[in-house]
Amino acid sequence: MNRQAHADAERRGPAVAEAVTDFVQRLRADRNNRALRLSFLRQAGNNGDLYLARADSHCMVLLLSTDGGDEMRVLAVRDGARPRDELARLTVEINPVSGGVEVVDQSEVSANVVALTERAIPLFAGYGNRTLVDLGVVPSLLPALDKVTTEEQLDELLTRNLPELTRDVLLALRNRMDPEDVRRHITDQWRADDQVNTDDWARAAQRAVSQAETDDDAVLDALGRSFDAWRLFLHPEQHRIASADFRGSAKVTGGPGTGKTVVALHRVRHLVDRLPSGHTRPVLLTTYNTNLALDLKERLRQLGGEDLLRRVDVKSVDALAREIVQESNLNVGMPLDDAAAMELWHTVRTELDLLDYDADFLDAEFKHVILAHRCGSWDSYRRVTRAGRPRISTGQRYEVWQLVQAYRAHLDAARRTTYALIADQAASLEQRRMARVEEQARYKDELGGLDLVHREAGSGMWLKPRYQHIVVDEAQDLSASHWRMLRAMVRKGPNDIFLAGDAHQRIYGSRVVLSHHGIEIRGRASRRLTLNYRTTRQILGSANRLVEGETFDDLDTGSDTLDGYRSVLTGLAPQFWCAPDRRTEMRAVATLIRERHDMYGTPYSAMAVAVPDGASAQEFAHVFVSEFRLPVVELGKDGARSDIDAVRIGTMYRFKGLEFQRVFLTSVGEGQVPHQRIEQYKVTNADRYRQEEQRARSLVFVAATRARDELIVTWSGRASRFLPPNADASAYRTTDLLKPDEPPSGSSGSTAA
Ligand SMILES: Nc1ncnc2c1ncn2[C@@H]1O[C@H](COP(=O)(O)OP(=O)(O)OP(=O)(O)O)[C@@H](O)[C@H]1O
Repeated sequence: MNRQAHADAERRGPAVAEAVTDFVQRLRADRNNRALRLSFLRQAGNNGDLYLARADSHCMVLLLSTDGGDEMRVLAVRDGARPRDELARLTVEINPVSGGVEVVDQSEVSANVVALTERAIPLFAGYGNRTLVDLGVVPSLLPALDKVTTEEQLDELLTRNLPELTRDVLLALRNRMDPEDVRRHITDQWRADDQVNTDDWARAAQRAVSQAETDDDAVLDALGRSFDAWRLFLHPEQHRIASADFRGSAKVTGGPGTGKTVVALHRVRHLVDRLPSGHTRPVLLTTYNTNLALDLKERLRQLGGEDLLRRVDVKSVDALAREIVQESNLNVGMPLDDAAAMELWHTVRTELDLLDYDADFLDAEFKHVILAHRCGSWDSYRRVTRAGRPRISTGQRYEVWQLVQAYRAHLDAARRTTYALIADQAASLEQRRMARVEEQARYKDELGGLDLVHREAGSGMWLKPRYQHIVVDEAQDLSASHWRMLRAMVRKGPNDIFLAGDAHQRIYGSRVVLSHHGIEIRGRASRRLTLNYRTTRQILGSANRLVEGETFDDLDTGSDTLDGYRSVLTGLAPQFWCAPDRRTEMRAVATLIRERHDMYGTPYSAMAVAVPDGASAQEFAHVFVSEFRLPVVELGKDGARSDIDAVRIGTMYRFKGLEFQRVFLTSVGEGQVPHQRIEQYKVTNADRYRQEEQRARSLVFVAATRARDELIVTWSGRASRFLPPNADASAYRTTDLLKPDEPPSGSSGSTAA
């Protein structure tokens, strides 16, 4: 199957998919089976022929045959009244840039697109045919493109099943991306490694861009059961990263929804495939929290089944750290949860009467300075560089040190610990363990590779590195202790650590420079994805404005941007609703949800409501249930691990890594987002003010980019400073929505902002 045939089948629904699956199986079993009714259509070129075949009584396929019939590829699928005619008229050609086999339905394009409006200046007139083809536009589309004069025509054209590279290039140009940037961000990623011969069909059919990425059995299996395209087709850049050979560690960054997790999963499969078979788990796949780890496990199962899962340890970094500490028999006590750990900071600052330092600050100082730099004494804390942290004097440092000592004393007395302390201990344990591994290896080398029989007996243990490869998702939120631990779990060498992350989405951690922890990811080991597969362009446009103008790191010493970040999906513009008060806001959101469920058939479980804090979550849930009888389920630490059809409600933090069809981003009023408590730092502590504001921006950015089809932003009072300047004036009024004498309306909300 090639990519476009897959999309054809996907569009036509499960019955067609099943027929095609069945056809491919029969074809594979016996190409000469007369029941397949293969009929020669025409030569594609001198070493490729096109055939038609009937998959069932309604549906036909177009096939490319190369190597004298040894290789057969399904290029297109049609059903309906005249599938044979429709398939016969398709243009099939080899793209001169990517070398892939591409299909264009010229008559569909001209009938639906080109005949739309009167002739005016073509939209792409400024570029010239040569440039368009050089950028990757399929040459046979040029005459039709020449007639596209309006954005609407282009939108219509893009809904056709065009070759991916063409679609992507046209969208980027229409978004006014500079052709040089298009070349860099898009064309070069699809460019074939070798010289393309547009007459060599045998070679073209073999190229990765012409076919499903997995082996045939998996394709068929997936085609029959599910259409998760990511399991089958990676974008060439995703593919390159997932299967590359790196000299050491490597990193992939990219905006939300660009498929970083997808690449991480394929990377895991690639690494496992290259290891000798066995019963151990030589690969670790880890991420920030349990909820995300569960999700990764499920997606890994979808990708490679139980066989793959058996070779991989999938767990959150904190769960992993806890196991390490438990394994060492250190009796450290139960960890406090995040809220209790924060409460303890409140206790000690009150006890020591040092109320100038709030719990958030102390917690961050402890994790991101004291533990990160392993400050074991006042002297080492006094001298440590606190890069990126709000400035404080030496006197203030001393007070903070006293608070930290009191905090630790409380924990010791209660025989409790925290996750941050566990990570720190686990890192030290693993570093010691790795030192022993290295020492044994050195000893073995000195003995000329002899086995360490006597040595093992002496030490009682034969140590090996914990893992051969480590893959990390949501890397931007891991702490320095986490990285120290991970670094010590795998020996330095080719493909040791692979990490995926995006500093724009950092909401927990603080900046960590990975090279300071022995993880070198500069130069070619650093890749970036730019094509969003989740969110429509309209939603991205609004979300991107949230982080525009801020600077973000690249998980190392450099900086990262969202240059070239784009989406091929189009849809509704985000809606903005403002309410006079909080209760009206909640009632309006409930009304909009009900409307989407009753009128558009959206399941409740595909809709999620993001709020700034836990108390708001309770409030919304109460109004939804008591006044509207809406089913709701809280998005907790472990996600909404329930299949019931209920609206998901959770703090913006809980939205990390997830996606929903419709997202309601609520309470985005001034004073709530960012929270008004940060105002106190505006004059007294400008650094801290800037950091808190940036974190709040990232949080809204994360929540907004979870939306697949629709984003609805609501607030009461004045709009947050993060929203566009005209938001209050142009937003739709919730009071209109709730007028008792009119039916609720949600489809005509303001999109001006
Ligand atoms: N090559 C692809 N083809 C089709 N769909 C894809 C592809 N790559 C990713 N996707 C889809 O895009 C969505 C986002 O992918 P993924 O979760 O991997 O992105 P991410 O970069 O990790 O996002 P975030 O940073 O927001 O968590 C998912 O629905 C995924 O299935």
